Amino acid sequence: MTTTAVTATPVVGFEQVTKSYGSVRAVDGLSLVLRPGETVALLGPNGAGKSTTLDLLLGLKQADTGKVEVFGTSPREAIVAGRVGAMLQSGGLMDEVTVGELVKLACDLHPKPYKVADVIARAGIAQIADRKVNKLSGGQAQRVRFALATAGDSDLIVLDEPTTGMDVSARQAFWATMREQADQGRTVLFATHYLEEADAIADRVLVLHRGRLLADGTSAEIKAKAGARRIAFDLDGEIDETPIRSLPFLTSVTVSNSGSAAGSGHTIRIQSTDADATVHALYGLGVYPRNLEVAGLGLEQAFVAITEAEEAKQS
Ligand SMILES: Nc1ncnc2c1ncn2[C@@H]1O[C@H](COP(=O)(O)OP(=O)(O)OP(=O)(O)O)[C@@H](O)[C@H]1O
Repeated sequence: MTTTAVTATPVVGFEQVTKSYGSVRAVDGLSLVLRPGETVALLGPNGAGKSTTLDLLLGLKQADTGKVEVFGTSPREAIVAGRVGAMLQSGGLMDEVTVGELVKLACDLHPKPYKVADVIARAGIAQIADRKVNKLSGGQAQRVRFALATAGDSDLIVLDEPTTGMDVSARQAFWATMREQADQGRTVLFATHYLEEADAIADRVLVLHRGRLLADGTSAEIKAKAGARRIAFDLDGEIDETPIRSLPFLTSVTVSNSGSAAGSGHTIRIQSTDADATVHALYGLGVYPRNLEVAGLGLEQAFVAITEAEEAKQS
């Protein structure tokens, strides 16, 4: 029932949380609530505070001020109760054990463990189960970390850049498994630099910047928030770029040779904060654009637009 979801205890609650390292404020007054069943991507440039946020959520770091709750309790209590599975960026794996032994240990420690063989199969590591952990490639180690995060039936799965180092098929298998986990009602929170993953997987996207939440919404809402749209068209013959670059509402323009057999065509790509007005003015120049396309920004372009606008505001 929807009302249950709305009134249920939040999976994660941050209230005005700050965390500094010396003079660096890594998390700066962060408030957010995650609800049951959400798949949430945490985006942000390097140093935005993503890992610190996840560490606070997992009780690995303590907030300087503010409150962090997981399932209405402290992070530590939630973890001890087996409600949280986590895969950290560089979580140390015990060197001298085999992959199979390590997964068994994780299952033994989980209050609601899955069968070791199932965990191994799900993470696609059966072929390396007898290998020592310190003999793994980067991508294999990531798969093992994933196995450890899903060793038991946790309600919240936290993943810090989980697919870094994975090849394409490992990545696809990983997200297929994560989708299954989410479809079973689990909450999934993952930090990533792969915006296409956030776009494809997450039903909610958080954009962090200098420890603050810059945007919070669906991928479509984040794209709309960036405000700009892309316009592309071809022009035949020699062109005068000056009037094109003077069109209203432009945030960027690139002009390239379209490489047509006729030789002298150009492709113009524009970002505009008011595509209707820009296109109207374009026709007003008396040029005849061919193959005119107007489209929204991709999540990656929206992310860059939002974070760059914030940088410009602060500088
Ligand atoms: N242990 C630490 N000591 C001092 N400063 C730290 C420490 N950990 C993080 N920082 C600083 O805090 C800020 C936030 O770092 P954090 O690792 O949380 O960012 P991030 O968004 O995860 O970055 P990335 O995308 O590069 O992994 C950065 O300026 C970083 O240099």
